[in-house]
Amino acid sequence: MEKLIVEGGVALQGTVRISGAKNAALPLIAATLLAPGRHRLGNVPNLRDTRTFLKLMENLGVRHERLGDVLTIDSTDLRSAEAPYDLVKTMRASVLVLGPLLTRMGKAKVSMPGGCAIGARPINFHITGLEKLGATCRLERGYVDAEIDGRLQGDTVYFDIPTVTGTENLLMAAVLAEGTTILKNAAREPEIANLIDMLTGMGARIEGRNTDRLTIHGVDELRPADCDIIPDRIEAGTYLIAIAATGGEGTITHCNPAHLPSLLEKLRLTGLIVDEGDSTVSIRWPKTKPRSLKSVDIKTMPYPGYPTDLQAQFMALMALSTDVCVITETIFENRFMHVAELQRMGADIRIDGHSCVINGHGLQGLSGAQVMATDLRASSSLVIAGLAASGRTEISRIYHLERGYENLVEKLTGLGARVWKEQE
Ligand SMILES: CC(=O)N[C@H]1[C@@H](OP(=O)(O)OP(=O)(O)OC[C@H]2O[C@@H](n3ccc(=O)[nH]c3=O)[C@H](O)[C@@H]2O)O[C@H](CO)[C@@H](O)[C@@H]1O
Ligand SMILES: C=C(OP(=O)(O)O)C(=O)O
Repeated sequence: MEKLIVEGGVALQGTVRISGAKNAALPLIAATLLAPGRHRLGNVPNLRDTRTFLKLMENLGVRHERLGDVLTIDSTDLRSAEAPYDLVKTMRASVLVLGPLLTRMGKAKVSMPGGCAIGARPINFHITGLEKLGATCRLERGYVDAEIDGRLQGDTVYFDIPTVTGTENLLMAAVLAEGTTILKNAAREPEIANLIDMLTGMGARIEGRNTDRLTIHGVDELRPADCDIIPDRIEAGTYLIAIAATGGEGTITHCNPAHLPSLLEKLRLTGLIVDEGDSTVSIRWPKTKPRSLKSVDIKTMPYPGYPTDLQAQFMALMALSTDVCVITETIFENRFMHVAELQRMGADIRIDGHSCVINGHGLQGLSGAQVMATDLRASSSLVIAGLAASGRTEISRIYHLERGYENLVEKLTGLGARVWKEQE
């Protein structure tokens, strides 16, 4: 196993290019199951998660070729409707094949994704939604076994909580259903708009893009499509926070600033100057010295609220601020696994139920330590803390990071960081 070594204390400078979004690439790859023929996806990140998802697709009979960041996917010879435990267990997003397989094959057997380090993460809304459209779903030996008699039938589905992959699964189930489906209290994340663009390109009829009420008029068949993956807003946010945490200045490119409304405002409230271009964001410091960050509260919320996937990173930043703030996690019940590791680096954080109280000790407030990555975004918060800390930080279990950050070491090195991988 590899570990990541970070020699902290270097202020990051320069530009970094943002990759395509993991959480958009996975549903768009799943959508190719809905129509035989050659689909083309552009700006696809080469990540552990996209590779695992493509392995799952291969297992179903789907062929693909990658040329740079372009993926050609052909699902003409689909031969299986089963997503086995071994492939699903490493990645929750595997549940995204449920809706399209059921639609295309009339049946689907998908291993339950199970819980992970950030919470229980049930899929009850996916299942009750599919049942509302006429599917029969049984839970047997850890698998969701779903089938339909004929075609799914359009109906109204109300989500108690806006669920991202639940909305995506139901969208992919409804596009070929008979009649009209209305998804109420649907999630509004930009990745869903990206999926809607892909499905529309395939011939689907969907109204309400970017709203919490999606109306899908079922069509009889779909055709292959050509679509680009949107920039990864979580990767973008992570680099902005990393630059800020080290007292540096820099620019992220190939991103969509409109997808980062809450983070950019929160960064401005810390005192940083944030300049938005069409596809760039730059941060710099006011002229006053010494540089310092004001403490800013955050509360995670469904989009356009502050994203839970950027909570851990902002906490690392707030450990370097000058005062006290509160970070509240409302989406996942167990997403503070990074706190104990940040404390090892000197962070002054107290967990109080769903909130953390962070007492910032200034930009020089952390020191390097041996820490362990527990999940994807917790890991990136440790990288940020390590970059800002004095001395050496060793982060073990970095396979989590490889799920969601393309060329992390190369990108950080390009910003001047001293960071490399070593065998444990
Ligand atoms: C691959 C992908 O896109 N992953 C993202 C997606 O995960 P994911 O789609 O799994 O997250 P959801 O939006 O579904 O979860 C939101 C909340 O709803 C709950 N819930 C969800 C479904 C369900 O059937 N029952 C239920 O109770 C969850 O436990 C959670 O409390 O959105 C999360 C919230 O923005 C992000 O952190 C993940 O990075
Ligand atoms: C939680 C995340 O991913 P997943 O839903 O795939 O676990 C994430 O991207 O932060």
